[in-house]
Amino acid sequence: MQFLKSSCIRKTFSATYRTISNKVPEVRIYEVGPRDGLQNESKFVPTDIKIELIHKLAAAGINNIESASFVSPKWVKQMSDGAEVMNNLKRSPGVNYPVLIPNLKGYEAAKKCNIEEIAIFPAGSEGFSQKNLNCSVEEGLKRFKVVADQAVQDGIRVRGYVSCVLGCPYDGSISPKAIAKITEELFAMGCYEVSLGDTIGVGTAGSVRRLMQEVLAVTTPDKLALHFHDTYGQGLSNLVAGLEFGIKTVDSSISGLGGCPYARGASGNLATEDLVYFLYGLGVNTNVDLVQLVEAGRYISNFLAKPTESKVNRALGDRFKNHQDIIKMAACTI
Ligand SMILES: CC(C)(COP(=O)([O-])OP(=O)([O-])OC[C@H]1O[C@@H](n2cnc3c(N)ncnc32)[C@H](O)[C@@H]1OP(=O)([O-])[O-])[C@@H](O)C(=O)NCCC(=O)NCCSC(=O)C[C@@](C)(O)CC(=O)[O-]
Repeated sequence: MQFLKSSCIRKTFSATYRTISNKVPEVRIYEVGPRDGLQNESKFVPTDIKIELIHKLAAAGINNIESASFVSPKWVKQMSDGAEVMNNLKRSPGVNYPVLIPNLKGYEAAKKCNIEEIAIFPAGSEGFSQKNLNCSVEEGLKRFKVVADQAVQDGIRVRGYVSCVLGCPYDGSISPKAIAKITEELFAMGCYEVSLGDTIGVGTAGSVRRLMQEVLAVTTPDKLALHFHDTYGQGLSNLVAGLEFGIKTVDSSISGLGGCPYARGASGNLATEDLVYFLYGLGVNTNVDLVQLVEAGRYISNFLAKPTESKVNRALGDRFKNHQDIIKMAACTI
């Protein structure tokens, strides 16, 4: 009886997953660990450790790695070695190494490091904009437009973030219409993609659906990315809600590291190991080697002397040395 019950549940899940995976034949992973993951760490992570982490992520098959930020060192000391990171990185062919830029000063410094892509990051709420950028949302958009105009002129790709899309630690709930408007402005500035950030991880599948309905009135799903912090453990279920709308790019952070020093209550991002395992379970090929990814997660967690936030990393332990065996296990529910 118990068996019938669970096999019935499994069939229902499998059918749902198949529906989603039919709509999402491939997913682009945008790794934010070296930037969002480390920016909140109080102990300074030496440049060579940051670089080694990026190398390990690339070796595992991650093709988009946000590697540094060029923000004011007075605001985020941890990211003050952005230029050293970018200048000493061994860039693998086919891998994209974007950097986070707050203003023209940061842009000019990054440009000297031969960057090919930048990310700009207006806030979705007044409270967070003031805390994170020291200006209003409107003023932030004006500043980012100056940066985007210059980058477009220089032939550098621009990605946009909107933060606090599902809630703000200072202003509370946020109108999805306001997020859609900022998203539209970012596209008008020349962004090729906009990542919707649940900066403090308060979203649920229900609030993601409401947001997607509004934002998809101004753009198409192939131009959006989702960026979930996993504070309330909703990261993967929020992602399912997004995949149902045809989203194809997902931000995540190795070992579930992450958080913003100016967002009270923000915890780590959706862990990349958990995301990859989940996608293999849907039959979505990510071309990421989970064994090497888990190794990268352990490398940085060991350095930080804290346990990994990735459940997959923890659960796999040393049980699997072979990537194919993990894929088989992840895919066994299909
Ligand atoms: C925007 C500012 C600069 C305004 O900060 P401000 O204090 O208003 O700016 P300022 O122009 O008065 O500059 C203050 C000092 O910083 C210097 N400065 C100024 N800019 C730079 C620069 N680029 N590089 C190096 N130095 C810089 C500047 O030269 C000056 O130095 P001083 O004259 O006093 O010696 C500041 O608020 C800032 O850097 N904010 C960034 C905070 C941050 O990095 N937050 C985390 C990233 S956002 C995030 O995590 C959310 C996201 C994207 O992941 C999405 C999600 O999770 O949902």
